Amino acid sequence: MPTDIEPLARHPKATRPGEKIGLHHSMCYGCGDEAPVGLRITVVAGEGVTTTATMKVEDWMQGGPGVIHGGVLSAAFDEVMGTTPLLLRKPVVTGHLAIDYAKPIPLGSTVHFTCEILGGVGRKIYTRAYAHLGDPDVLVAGAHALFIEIDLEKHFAGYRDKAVHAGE
Ligand SMILES: CCCCCCCCCCCCCCCC(=O)SCCNC(=O)CCNC(=O)[C@H](O)C(C)(C)COP(=O)(O)OP(=O)(O)OC[C@H]1O[C@@H](n2cnc3c(N)ncnc32)[C@H](O)[C@@H]1OP(=O)(O)O
Repeated sequence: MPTDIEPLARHPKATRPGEKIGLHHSMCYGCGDEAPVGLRITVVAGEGVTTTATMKVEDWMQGGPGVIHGGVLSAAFDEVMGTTPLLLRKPVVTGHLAIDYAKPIPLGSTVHFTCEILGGVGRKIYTRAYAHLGDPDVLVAGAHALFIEIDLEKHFAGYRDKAVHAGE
Protein backbone atom coordinates (compact mmCIF):
# COMPACT_ATOMS: atom_id res chain seq x y z
CA MET A 1 0.00 0.00 0.00
CA PRO A 2 1.44 3.42 -0.89
CA THR A 3 2.26 5.86 1.89
CA ASP A 4 0.47 8.79 0.21
CA ILE A 5 -3.10 7.54 0.54
CA GLU A 6 -5.64 10.02 1.84
CA PRO A 7 -8.65 9.39 4.08
CA LEU A 8 -11.91 8.99 2.16
CA ALA A 9 -15.17 10.38 3.49
CA ARG A 10 -18.53 8.73 3.47
CA HIS A 11 -20.92 10.21 0.86
CA PRO A 12 -23.71 12.33 2.43
CA LYS A 13 -26.31 10.13 0.70
CA ALA A 14 -24.65 6.83 1.58
CA THR A 15 -26.66 4.03 3.16
CA ARG A 16 -27.12 4.90 6.82
CA PRO A 17 -25.36 2.96 9.58
CA GLY A 18 -27.27 -0.22 10.43
CA GLU A 19 -29.01 -0.41 7.04
CA LYS A 20 -28.37 -2.99 4.34
CA ILE A 21 -26.48 -1.82 1.27
CA GLY A 22 -28.64 -2.70 -1.74
CA LEU A 23 -27.90 -5.51 -4.18
CA HIS A 24 -25.89 -4.36 -7.13
CA HIS A 25 -27.40 -7.15 -9.26
CA SER A 26 -29.93 -9.84 -8.33
CA MET A 27 -27.93 -12.44 -10.27
CA CYS A 28 -24.57 -11.59 -8.71
CA TYR A 29 -22.69 -14.61 -7.35
CA GLY A 30 -21.76 -12.63 -4.22
CA CYS A 31 -24.93 -10.77 -3.26
CA GLY A 32 -27.69 -11.73 -5.70
CA ASP A 33 -30.90 -13.10 -4.23
CA GLU A 34 -31.90 -14.73 -7.54
CA ALA A 35 -28.53 -16.26 -8.47
CA PRO A 36 -28.92 -20.05 -8.87
CA VAL A 37 -25.68 -20.57 -6.94
CA GLY A 38 -24.20 -17.87 -4.79
CA LEU A 39 -23.06 -16.58 -1.45
CA ARG A 40 -26.11 -14.33 -0.89
CA ILE A 41 -24.13 -12.00 1.30
CA THR A 42 -25.81 -8.93 2.69
CA VAL A 43 -23.51 -6.08 3.60
CA VAL A 44 -24.61 -3.65 6.30
CA ALA A 45 -23.32 -0.08 6.52
CA GLY A 46 -21.43 0.80 9.67
CA GLU A 47 -20.20 4.10 11.01
CA GLY A 48 -17.94 6.14 8.74
CA VAL A 49 -16.55 4.03 5.94
CA THR A 50 -17.01 0.65 7.57
CA THR A 51 -19.30 -2.30 6.92
CA THR A 52 -20.20 -5.65 8.41
CA ALA A 53 -21.60 -8.81 6.86
CA THR A 54 -22.32 -12.42 7.69
CA MET A 55 -22.26 -15.62 5.65
CA LYS A 56 -23.56 -19.06 6.63
CA VAL A 57 -21.08 -21.75 5.56
CA GLU A 58 -23.20 -24.19 3.56
CA ASP A 59 -22.27 -27.78 2.71
CA TRP A 60 -21.70 -26.89 -0.96
CA MET A 61 -18.89 -24.55 0.12
CA GLN A 62 -16.76 -27.46 1.32
CA GLY A 63 -13.10 -27.67 0.38
CA GLY A 64 -11.18 -29.87 2.81
CA PRO A 65 -13.36 -32.36 4.71
CA GLY A 66 -15.73 -30.43 6.96
CA VAL A 67 -14.32 -27.00 6.22
CA ILE A 68 -14.84 -24.11 3.80
CA HIS A 69 -12.98 -23.95 0.47
CA GLY A 70 -10.43 -21.14 0.48
CA GLY A 71 -11.70 -19.77 -2.81
CA VAL A 72 -15.20 -19.39 -1.41
CA LEU A 73 -13.86 -17.39 1.51
CA SER A 74 -11.86 -15.28 -0.93
CA ALA A 75 -15.02 -14.57 -2.94
CA ALA A 76 -16.82 -13.59 0.24
CA PHE A 77 -14.11 -11.12 1.19
CA ASP A 78 -14.20 -9.75 -2.36
CA GLU A 79 -17.93 -9.17 -2.12
CA VAL A 80 -17.83 -7.51 1.31
CA MET A 81 -14.81 -5.36 0.51
CA GLY A 82 -16.04 -4.48 -3.00
CA THR A 83 -19.41 -3.36 -1.68
CA THR A 84 -17.91 -1.08 0.98
CA PRO A 85 -16.80 1.66 -1.49
CA LEU A 86 -20.49 2.14 -2.29
CA LEU A 87 -20.45 4.19 0.93
CA LEU A 88 -18.39 6.64 -1.13
CA ARG A 89 -20.91 6.27 -3.98
CA LYS A 90 -18.11 4.88 -6.14
CA PRO A 91 -18.48 1.79 -8.33
CA VAL A 92 -15.34 -0.32 -8.27
CA VAL A 93 -13.79 -3.54 -9.46
CA THR A 94 -11.15 -5.56 -7.69
CA GLY A 95 -7.57 -4.88 -8.73
CA HIS A 96 -5.78 -6.87 -6.04
CA LEU A 97 -6.99 -9.10 -3.22
CA ALA A 98 -4.83 -10.83 -0.59
CA ILE A 99 -6.15 -13.23 2.04
CA ASP A 100 -4.57 -14.52 5.24
CA TYR A 101 -6.17 -17.81 6.27
CA ALA A 102 -5.65 -18.15 10.03
CA LYS A 103 -7.91 -21.03 11.05
CA PRO A 104 -10.07 -23.66 9.32
CA ILE A 105 -13.70 -22.58 9.09
CA PRO A 106 -16.16 -25.41 9.74
CA LEU A 107 -19.23 -26.12 7.62
CA GLY A 108 -22.35 -24.91 9.42
CA SER A 109 -20.62 -21.96 11.04
CA THR A 110 -21.46 -18.33 10.43
CA VAL A 111 -18.63 -16.09 9.31
CA HIS A 112 -18.80 -12.50 10.53
CA PHE A 113 -16.96 -9.93 8.42
CA THR A 114 -15.87 -6.41 9.31
CA CYS A 115 -14.43 -4.10 6.68
CA GLU A 116 -13.03 -0.60 6.56
CA ILE A 117 -11.76 1.71 3.86
CA LEU A 118 -8.22 2.68 4.72
CA GLY A 119 -8.01 5.50 2.18
CA GLY A 120 -7.32 6.18 -1.44
CA VAL A 121 -5.36 7.95 -4.09
CA GLY A 122 -6.72 8.80 -7.52
CA ARG A 123 -9.06 5.96 -8.57
CA LYS A 124 -7.47 3.52 -6.09
CA ILE A 125 -9.30 2.59 -2.90
CA TYR A 126 -7.58 0.48 -0.24
CA THR A 127 -9.60 -1.68 2.12
CA ARG A 128 -8.97 -4.09 4.96
CA ALA A 129 -11.28 -6.74 6.40
CA TYR A 130 -11.36 -9.40 9.08
CA ALA A 131 -13.44 -12.50 9.71
CA HIS A 132 -14.42 -14.28 12.92
CA LEU A 133 -16.95 -16.93 13.91
CA GLY A 134 -18.71 -15.04 16.68
CA ASP A 135 -15.86 -14.02 18.96
CA PRO A 136 -14.23 -10.88 17.50
CA ASP A 137 -11.09 -11.63 19.50
CA VAL A 138 -10.53 -14.89 17.60
CA LEU A 139 -9.91 -14.06 13.97
CA VAL A 140 -10.15 -16.85 11.40
CA ALA A 141 -9.00 -14.75 8.42
CA GLY A 142 -8.02 -11.30 7.26
CA ALA A 143 -7.74 -9.56 3.90
CA HIS A 144 -6.39 -6.51 2.14
CA ALA A 145 -7.71 -5.39 -1.21
CA LEU A 146 -7.26 -2.66 -3.76
CA PHE A 147 -10.31 -1.56 -5.70
CA ILE A 148 -10.25 0.65 -8.76
CA GLU A 149 -13.03 3.11 -9.47
CA ILE A 150 -14.58 2.53 -12.87
CA ASP A 151 -17.03 4.10 -15.27
CA LEU A 152 -19.73 1.41 -15.07
CA GLU A 153 -21.08 1.95 -18.59
CA LYS A 154 -17.68 1.93 -20.27
CA HIS A 155 -16.22 -0.91 -18.19
CA PHE A 156 -19.01 -3.40 -19.04
CA ALA A 157 -19.86 -2.07 -22.50
CA GLY A 158 -18.26 -5.01 -24.30
CA TYR A 159 -19.88 -7.69 -22.11
CA ARG A 160 -23.51 -6.71 -21.58
CA ASP A 161 -24.72 -8.94 -24.42
CA LYS A 162 -23.47 -11.91 -22.37
CA ALA A 163 -25.23 -10.83 -19.16
CA VAL A 164 -27.56 -13.33 -17.48
CA HIS A 165 -30.83 -12.00 -16.12
CA ALA A 166 -33.24 -13.46 -13.58
CA GLY A 167 -35.77 -15.84 -15.15
CA GLU A 168 -33.67 -16.71 -18.19
C1 LIG B 1 -18.73 -8.02 -10.06
C2 LIG B 1 -18.37 -6.66 -10.55
C3 LIG B 1 -19.44 -5.64 -10.32
C4 LIG B 1 -18.96 -4.22 -10.53
C5 LIG B 1 -20.06 -3.23 -10.40
C6 LIG B 1 -19.84 -2.28 -9.29
C7 LIG B 1 -20.94 -2.39 -8.31
C8 LIG B 1 -20.52 -2.14 -6.90
C9 LIG B 1 -19.65 -3.19 -6.33
C10 LIG B 1 -20.36 -4.41 -5.93
C11 LIG B 1 -19.47 -5.43 -5.25
C12 LIG B 1 -18.67 -6.23 -6.18
C13 LIG B 1 -17.66 -7.08 -5.49
C14 LIG B 1 -16.92 -7.92 -6.42
C15 LIG B 1 -15.93 -7.13 -7.23
C16 LIG B 1 -15.30 -7.97 -8.29
O1 LIG B 1 -15.07 -9.13 -8.13
S1 LIG B 1 -14.86 -7.18 -9.76
C17 LIG B 1 -14.28 -8.53 -10.77
C18 LIG B 1 -12.82 -8.77 -10.69
N1 LIG B 1 -12.06 -7.67 -11.17
C19 LIG B 1 -11.96 -7.39 -12.49
O2 LIG B 1 -12.55 -8.03 -13.33
C20 LIG B 1 -11.09 -6.23 -12.87
C21 LIG B 1 -10.26 -6.56 -14.11
N2 LIG B 1 -9.28 -5.51 -14.30
C22 LIG B 1 -9.57 -4.39 -15.00
O3 LIG B 1 -10.64 -4.28 -15.59
C23 LIG B 1 -8.54 -3.30 -15.05
O4 LIG B 1 -7.25 -3.83 -14.76
C24 LIG B 1 -8.85 -2.17 -14.01
C25 LIG B 1 -8.87 -2.72 -12.58
C26 LIG B 1 -10.22 -1.51 -14.34
C27 LIG B 1 -7.76 -1.13 -14.06
O5 LIG B 1 -7.55 -0.78 -15.40
P1 LIG B 1 -7.50 0.74 -15.88
O6 LIG B 1 -8.85 1.36 -15.72
O7 LIG B 1 -6.92 0.74 -17.26
O8 LIG B 1 -6.57 1.48 -14.89
P2 LIG B 1 -4.99 1.32 -14.63
O9 LIG B 1 -4.37 2.61 -15.05
O10 LIG B 1 -4.45 0.03 -15.16
O11 LIG B 1 -5.00 1.19 -13.02
C28 LIG B 1 -5.40 2.29 -12.23
C29 LIG B 1 -4.43 2.37 -11.08
O12 LIG B 1 -4.57 1.15 -10.31
C30 LIG B 1 -3.31 0.47 -10.22
N3 LIG B 1 -3.55 -0.96 -10.28
C31 LIG B 1 -4.39 -1.63 -11.09
N4 LIG B 1 -4.35 -2.96 -10.81
C32 LIG B 1 -3.46 -3.10 -9.80
C33 LIG B 1 -2.97 -4.22 -9.07
N5 LIG B 1 -3.41 -5.46 -9.32
N6 LIG B 1 -2.09 -4.01 -8.09
C34 LIG B 1 -1.64 -2.76 -7.80
N7 LIG B 1 -2.07 -1.64 -8.46
C35 LIG B 1 -2.97 -1.83 -9.44
C36 LIG B 1 -2.51 0.96 -11.44
O13 LIG B 1 -1.12 0.82 -11.21
C37 LIG B 1 -2.95 2.42 -11.51
O14 LIG B 1 -2.26 3.14 -10.53
P3 LIG B 1 -1.85 4.71 -10.81
O15 LIG B 1 -1.11 4.70 -12.08
O16 LIG B 1 -3.15 5.46 -10.88
O17 LIG B 1 -1.03 5.09 -9.60
